[in-house]
Amino acid sequence: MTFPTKVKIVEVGPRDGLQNEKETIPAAIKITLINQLTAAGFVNIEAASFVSPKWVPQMATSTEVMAGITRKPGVIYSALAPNMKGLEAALAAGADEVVIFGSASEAFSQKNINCSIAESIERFRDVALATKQAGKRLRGSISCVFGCPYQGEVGIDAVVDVLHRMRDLGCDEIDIADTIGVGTPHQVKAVMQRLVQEFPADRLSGHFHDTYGQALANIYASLEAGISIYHASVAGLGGCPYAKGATGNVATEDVLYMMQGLGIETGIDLNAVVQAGQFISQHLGRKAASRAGNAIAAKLASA
Ligand SMILES: CC(C)(COP(=O)([O-])OP(=O)([O-])OC[C@H]1O[C@@H](n2cnc3c(N)ncnc32)[C@H](O)[C@@H]1OP(=O)([O-])[O-])[C@@H](O)C(=O)NCCC(=O)NCCSC(=O)C[C@@](C)(O)CC(=O)[O-]
Repeated sequence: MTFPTKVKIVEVGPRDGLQNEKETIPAAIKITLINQLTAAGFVNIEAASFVSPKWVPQMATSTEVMAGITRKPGVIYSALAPNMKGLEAALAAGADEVVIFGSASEAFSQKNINCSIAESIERFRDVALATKQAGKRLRGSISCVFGCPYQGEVGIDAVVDVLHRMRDLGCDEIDIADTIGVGTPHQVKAVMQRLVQEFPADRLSGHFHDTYGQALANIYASLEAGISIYHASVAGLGGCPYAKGATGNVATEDVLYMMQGLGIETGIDLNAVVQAGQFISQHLGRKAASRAGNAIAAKLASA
């Protein structure tokens, strides 16, 4: 497998990063953040989630957010949709890409979307069809690939099975998610090497949470397996409401710093992302969870 020289970073901070915040963040703040991220050069930003507001109250502003952002031509603004109700709202809001999200763990599927894996795929069938009919991109996300907060270990066969089902639904891209950040590099490389035999490597992405501090190492392991799409969250924001104790995704600033050092092209302005990270962290009243971001911010402040 060739080590990539160019990667796509999908910025998931506005959705995955903020969905777990207890205090409602005004839509205007989310809009400013997304506009800053657009200006920094991302080609794909996960901007919204059309789920039940009873389940994830923070995402209830999604329609307002999508209406308020300044779109840059060519940038994909993605939104999650677990069912037809969510899909209708996502399309009405002008989502460029719809994300269906399932799990390789039965227990997590029940906790997160209140149905079994098989039921979720049946639900996604209509969503996938309508997304394609609307001419939009379809992305599938598979949670708990490297472990589940409720059932522990998750076998590779369960992952491959969901991957096949998502492929058959017509997913353009499929996310391999370490929801609770328990994966380690050799395991991640082996899983990715297996999955690229089942789905094109250039349409698989790595979505790593950094709960156990393994995310950057796991990205490096995935690069070695030929994966060239990574999800990251500005300032390391986040955590999943249905995965207790899970911290945010790997911080975007840290990923960009590593990619720079490896000579891998991202097309993104790291300093601009650092500023966006400082902006949202100030709003949330806490220090950014990005090591590189905080180091660069300190350097910029003293320059
Ligand atoms: C899937 C459901 C809706 C099933 O939830 P349910 O209770 O089984 O659904 P229901 O169809 O029985 O509907 C119940 C109520 O929700 C409403 N409803 C139903 N659907 C919608 C919708 N789309 N938008 C707005 N409202 C909706 C519906 O209208 C009804 O309202 P009521 O009649 O009681 O007033 C629920 O479980 C849900 O919303 N779950 C979302 C959980 C979630 O968002 N989790 C976080 C995202 S996944 C994640 O973060 C992982 C990821 C992707 O990042 C990868 C990784 O790291 O693993």
